[in-house]
Amino acid sequence: MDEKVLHAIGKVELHCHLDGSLSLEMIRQLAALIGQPLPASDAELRQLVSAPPDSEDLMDYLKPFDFIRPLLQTKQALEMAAYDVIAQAAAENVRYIEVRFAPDQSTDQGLSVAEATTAVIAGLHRGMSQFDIIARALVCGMRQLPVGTTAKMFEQTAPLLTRGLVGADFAGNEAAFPPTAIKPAILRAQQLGVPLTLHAGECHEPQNIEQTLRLGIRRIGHATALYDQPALIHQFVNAGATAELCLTSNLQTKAARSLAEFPYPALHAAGAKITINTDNRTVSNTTLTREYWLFGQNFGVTLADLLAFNHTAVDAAFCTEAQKAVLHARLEKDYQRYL
Ligand SMILES: O=c1[nH]cnc2c1ncn2[C@H]1C[C@H](O)[C@@H](CO)O1
Ligand SMILES: [Zn+2]
Repeated sequence: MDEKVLHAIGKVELHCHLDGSLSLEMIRQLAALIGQPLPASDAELRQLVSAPPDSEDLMDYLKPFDFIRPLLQTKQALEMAAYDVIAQAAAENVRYIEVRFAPDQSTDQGLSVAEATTAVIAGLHRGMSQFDIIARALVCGMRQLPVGTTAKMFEQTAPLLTRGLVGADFAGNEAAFPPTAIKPAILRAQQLGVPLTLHAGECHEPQNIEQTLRLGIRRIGHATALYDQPALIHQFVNAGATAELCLTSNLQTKAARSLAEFPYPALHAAGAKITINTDNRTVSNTTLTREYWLFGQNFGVTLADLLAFNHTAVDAAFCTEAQKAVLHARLEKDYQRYL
């Protein structure tokens, strides 16, 4: 597939972390606001905020987030960060994006989780007013936090569900905190009517995907451990679940130790609902255009496949039905001239 065409076509992204997707320019602006010194060269800065090259697992991959966290502790910083991610997505013709972030990680200097979330939504709105994109927010519970803290975060952010927040996720250390460990917080979110997606199957534990399905969750971040689980794939398909695939990230976290451990071919063959995502533009040093190209190179994915995956992403999105209708029509128009 032609890279220019991959850049030009409309895209829908369901799985993108705010803190893992800041441009280097934005990192410099945010660091300047708090007087944090940074390396002068972009090459060195990029190294600081990229997945370590020798990363052996998810926890290694997550190390750059410790560096980014102090930069995202004010309303101003969160607003600027959200705008920055939307600008990057719009520049590669993403038409709809759900941006996720963990409000509890922006409370170090006294912001409330509601204030943090409101600031992110404000940045998304500023981006939407300037670019041809629809952007919505997802709040992430961090698995390693006490479930009570996360449940409270859902309670305090749920009132924003009509104002740009559309759902929630759980991120962080999946190996130590499987779905059963965070179940009370998941149930609280469900009681509050918060639509859920969940990181699962990123640490070679297919049972986490099964537990996620059993909890009634129908969007799964990564789902990598399905690659050699035909029975579970069958269950996944029958449940009508959607996989938020993130290829580059999976190779970096060693969720997939090689392409052979990436679940796309098995999921596609089984007729599973598939979407392509970046996970973290900066930490994974990628773009959605690049991810599409990699699927073409490695798995023979065609433009017609990409159109289908984008329709799937719209179907699984947490926006309104009216917005979905507009997005479906927009995608058809976008791809028409290339198919
Ligand atoms: O791929 C991931 N798996 C689990 N957690 C992740 C991944 N990428 C980012 N995170 C974490 C680190 C961030 O601070 C948090 C919220 O975006 O989500
Ligand atoms: Zn993720």
